Amino acid sequence: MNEPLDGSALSQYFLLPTDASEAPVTGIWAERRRLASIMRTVIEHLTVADTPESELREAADTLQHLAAQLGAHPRRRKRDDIADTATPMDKHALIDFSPLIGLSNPISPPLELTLDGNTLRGRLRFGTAYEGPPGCAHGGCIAAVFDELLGYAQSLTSLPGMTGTLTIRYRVPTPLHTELHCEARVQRISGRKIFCVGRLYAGETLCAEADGVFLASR
Ligand SMILES: CCCCC/C=C\C/C=C\C/C=C\C/C=C\CCCC(=O)SCCNC(=O)CCNC(=O)[C@H](O)C(C)(C)COP(=O)(O)OP(=O)(O)OC[C@H]1O[C@@H](n2cnc3c(N)ncnc32)[C@H](O)[C@@H]1OP(=O)(O)O
Repeated sequence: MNEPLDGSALSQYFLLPTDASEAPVTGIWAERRRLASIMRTVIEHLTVADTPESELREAADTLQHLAAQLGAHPRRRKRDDIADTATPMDKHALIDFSPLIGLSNPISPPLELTLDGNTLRGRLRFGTAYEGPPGCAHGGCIAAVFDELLGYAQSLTSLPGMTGTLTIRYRVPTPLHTELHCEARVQRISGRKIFCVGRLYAGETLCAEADGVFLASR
């Protein structure tokens, strides 16, 4: 039933998060990650703290200045990731800027992934910025986590593709500010269709389940 996963087929295009965490991250990428981490904290404070208006104005003015400063530089080009001068971290850019697992993207929770045999495992914690019902994670954010998790699992086959259909069953509300763990695996492959399944837990409690059909490129 389980198709073997083979990360090596895609390793020429990007590093797995586990590989990347073993590589020393220094210089520009370390600073990108640090900035993203601080921005995540700013987002959390903005959504929970009862900050006085004057401090909000001051923070907005400071960030407006920083936004103008950061925006003054040329945009990175995709080909920088495959240039002869590309570092392993440059090649890892697609992953490091991911909206779900990217350590250099402040909107990622981030979801941390590890490969355990044929199962891809993830850990994350939703902050208040991901709130849907009071105290609970937004269903769309949970779906996004599953898209990434199952999408990554199917990428480890030699036939990666795009999400065709993603079905989520929300079993119980998923709590905020709680260590969550999730898992996904490729269930079967039929022609270009890769069928994946995944689950999300808070402790022993099953919060949500997902089925995904991914379509390998022709
Ligand atoms: C170029 C792809 C490579 C991409 C990945 C590459 C590398 C990986 C890199 C990094 C990976 C790291 C992490 C990944 C993490 C997250 C991944 C996120 C993934 C996404 O977030 S991705 C964005 C959302 N995604 C879309 O934006 C898709 C838009 N859409 C389309 O691009 C097309 O719509 C497509 C391609 C889905 C199908 O188009 P198509 O022309 O190839 O399909 P076609 O008609 O030939 O059908 C062939 C057979 O599939 C069945 N079929 C058709 N459509 C189906 C569907 N939707 N669901 C279930 N089954 C379907 C038919 O019923 C037929 O079945 P049968 O053979 O049995 O008759």
